[in-house]
Amino acid sequence: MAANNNSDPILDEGGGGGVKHEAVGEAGEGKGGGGGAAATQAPAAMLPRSGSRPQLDLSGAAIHGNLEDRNPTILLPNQSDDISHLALDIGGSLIKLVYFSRHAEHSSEDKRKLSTKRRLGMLNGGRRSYPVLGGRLHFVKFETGKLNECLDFISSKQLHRGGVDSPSWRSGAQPDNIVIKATGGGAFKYADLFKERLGVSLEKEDEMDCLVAGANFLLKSIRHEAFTHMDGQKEYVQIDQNDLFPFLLVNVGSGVSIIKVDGHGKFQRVSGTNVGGGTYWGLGRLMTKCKSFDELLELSQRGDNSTIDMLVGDIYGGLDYSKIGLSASTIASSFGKTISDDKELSDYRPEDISLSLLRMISYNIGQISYLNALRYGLKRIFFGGFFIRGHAYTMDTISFAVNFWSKGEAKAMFLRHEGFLGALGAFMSYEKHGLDDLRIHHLVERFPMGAPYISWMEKFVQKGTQITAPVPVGFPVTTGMGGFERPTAKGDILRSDASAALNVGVLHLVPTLDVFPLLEDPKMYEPNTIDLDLNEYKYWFKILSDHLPDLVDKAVASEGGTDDAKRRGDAFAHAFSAHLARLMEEPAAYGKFGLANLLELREECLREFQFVDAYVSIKQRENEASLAVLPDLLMELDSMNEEARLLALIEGVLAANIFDWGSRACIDDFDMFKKRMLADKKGQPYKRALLFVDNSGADVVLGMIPLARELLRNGTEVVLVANSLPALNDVTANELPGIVAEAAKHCGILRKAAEAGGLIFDAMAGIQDDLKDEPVSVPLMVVENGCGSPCIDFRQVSSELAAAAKDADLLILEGMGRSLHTNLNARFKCDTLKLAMVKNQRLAEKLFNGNIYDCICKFEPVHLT
Ligand SMILES: Nc1ncnc2c1ncn2[C@@H]1O[C@H](COP(=O)(O)OP(=O)(O)OP(=O)(O)O)[C@@H](O)[C@H]1O
Ligand SMILES: CC(C)(CO)[C@@H](O)C(=O)NCCC(=O)O
Ligand SMILES: [Mn+2]
Repeated sequence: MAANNNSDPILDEGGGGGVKHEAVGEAGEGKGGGGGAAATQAPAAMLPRSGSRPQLDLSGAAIHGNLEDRNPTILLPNQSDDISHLALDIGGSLIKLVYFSRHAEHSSEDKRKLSTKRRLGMLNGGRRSYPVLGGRLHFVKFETGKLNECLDFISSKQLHRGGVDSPSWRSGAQPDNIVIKATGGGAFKYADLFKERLGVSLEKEDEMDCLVAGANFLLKSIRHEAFTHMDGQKEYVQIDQNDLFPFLLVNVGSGVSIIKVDGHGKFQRVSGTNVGGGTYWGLGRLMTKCKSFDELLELSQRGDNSTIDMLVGDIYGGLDYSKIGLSASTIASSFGKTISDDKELSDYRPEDISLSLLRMISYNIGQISYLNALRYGLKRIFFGGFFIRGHAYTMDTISFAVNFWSKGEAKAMFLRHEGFLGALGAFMSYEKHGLDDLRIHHLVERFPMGAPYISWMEKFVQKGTQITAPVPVGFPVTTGMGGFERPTAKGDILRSDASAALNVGVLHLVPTLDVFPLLEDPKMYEPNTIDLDLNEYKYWFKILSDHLPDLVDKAVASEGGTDDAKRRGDAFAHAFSAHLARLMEEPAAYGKFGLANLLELREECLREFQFVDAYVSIKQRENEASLAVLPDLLMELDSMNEEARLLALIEGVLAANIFDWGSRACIDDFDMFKKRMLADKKGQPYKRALLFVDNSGADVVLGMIPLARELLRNGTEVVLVANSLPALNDVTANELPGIVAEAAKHCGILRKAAEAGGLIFDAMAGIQDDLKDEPVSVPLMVVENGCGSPCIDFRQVSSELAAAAKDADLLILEGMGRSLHTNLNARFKCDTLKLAMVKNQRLAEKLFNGNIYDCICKFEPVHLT
């Protein structure tokens, strides 16, 4: 039989080239794309702007304000975002903004979606079952001293008027009383200024209420929010929802608030200290003449505090005072050395001053926090506030102090959204903030480079290198050993402020995402098969970097190769390289990141630079070629007996002969699957099978569709599950009905099934408006999976997939991304068949002690598990 291809331009090391091009070549000679029309009927322009991850409309964009600003704000008059809420935390040092841009789910525009929902019984009386709109939560900060920049930003993006698309903006009318939630001292201090400049009233929310609400939200809803930081090692902590309270929250802003949190809205501010972030920055500025906080922090990295601090050894003639647990190098008195010296301030190195200050303040905060934890018997201390600034040494120092004083009993933890607790809390205080009903599976964090906000494209390209390059680092010198030692922060890198934004992504709120109901244990589920450690990162970094020029070429070509496309291609390359560099430097920078996340990041990055579907024409070509050979394949299959046919079908999906094509099956449960399909069939064929498809072309047309046809022949309902958004050459849910319709021209089984399900009707003509809203049992359906990535995370799938899964008793996962890189070890509540060819030597060795082109045919029936 014609070898099927399952080639993925990135996941395959072998490129899948040989196998794939043979198949396509043959086809080309044959029927010359005769039936390609329907298969190619979903050009890029017709792809729906996904409700969950829409694109920005850049037309008419213009920079507002000074082009040389670090983050010039850009007005996007035609962008259809509808900014519904803005909340502020105006502190003594910094203003924090959290704003939400909504994206309507245009399901009525997407016929396939609507009819699928109808069939799955997801519509009630014609009304959408998801009135909550998805959107994005953005996090931005400004210096309080530069309040005007903040006002300009709000004004240019029209955040205070509910966004550029709100009725008031369109009509040019000034609503008389816009109210914005605000917290922090500045909500009082600057209320008049906001009224005067923007015409808005600030509705004041209590600062402590907001801090607690923000922290609780983050700890409850964001998967990788909290982490420990000890000896330079960052480790994410999975917080058990049922075991969160009580904890101590220490917000280190200008000053420090220490709050005992017992539940939602249940807390008490138990202490505070005036020695905080303002103290470090204020004293540091006076003593070192630094111009910015980051400059001061960076200086500390090259400092040696023993020239300034009086150490135990200085007092004890170089000896430890071990009887009370103090080593010679322990700081006995911060800045103590400066009293005896006959020196001026200018005689001290600014680097040393900065480090002494940083250590003094961090230890002090750690100690006071510990004492309060002790006072209330608390084991967990979460530190927030922008003093932390994701700075490894600061976190290590605080952790060290907590650990030292509590003798390991209490744990210091940090939050990725450290400085935004108050602003998030203020946001939560809106009566309808859209976050009420959201659960962890509704939130997807993305890391846009800020296009088009950071700068216009060229400027971005130009600046891209600065974003990539870390500020030069130096490691603080350690003195002595034992006792209350200075922590050694490894990888002590301070990134420039522009790139620091990369630590906190944009939170996408996608209310239509669900946990896949057939996951055996969603709590224990981990999509990624292999942890991305530094070695793995290096490997993938190289693969992805090597592939980048080719990807850019394809992306630019997919947009017609125009000058604009070239500029965007350049910008994309810079942006994605910057992401890679950032992650190489700190693999945990974006939270706990697996290969699935890394691959999705690349797709999202393409989308950020407006590349809708880089592989569109390649996919079309391969579909046409494969459709041309399909009739021959089907004829060949039909001439076989049942047993031989099933084997041929599985081999077809695996793109090679498992048994004699020089490759072996490293996992081969074919016989078990055959037994279930053939011998047990008489008793009970599968009721409904979900087939997770992978690539366009031969893979789907000559592999999965024939397999689907066999299941249909046995009386099994088939649901083809495809990507919501393009990723590499993967077939999308939007393209699939056209391809099936075309395949059905050559096959009675497919045609009958597709017609009965209305699938062909959808593909050709649009939806039937008179369809009833009750769920109808249909033999063949296409649903989207909710992803735009070559991998799949079953904690976050589309609601239509979740609905379709309810009656399924067989899952077939196909391809490396979905069944190897992710989900190889995933357990489901129904029989599962995982099919993939291992097109990556390293992976084959690592997972199976096997070789490239080995295959897996892993059948996991539930009754055996
Ligand atoms: N770019 C920056 N500019 C100024 N300070 C910074 C910067 N980055 C980090 N910091 C540190 O963060 C501190 C401010 O943190 P944060 O924004 O949490 O507090 P705040 O809300 O301004 O203060 P408070 O809550 O006490 O009113 C500063 O005092 C400084 O130590
Ligand atoms: C005054 C606030 C609450 C303003 O955010 C903060 O700066 C703070 O907690 N300062 C410490 C005050 C004290 O408890 O000593
Ligand atoms: Mn504050």
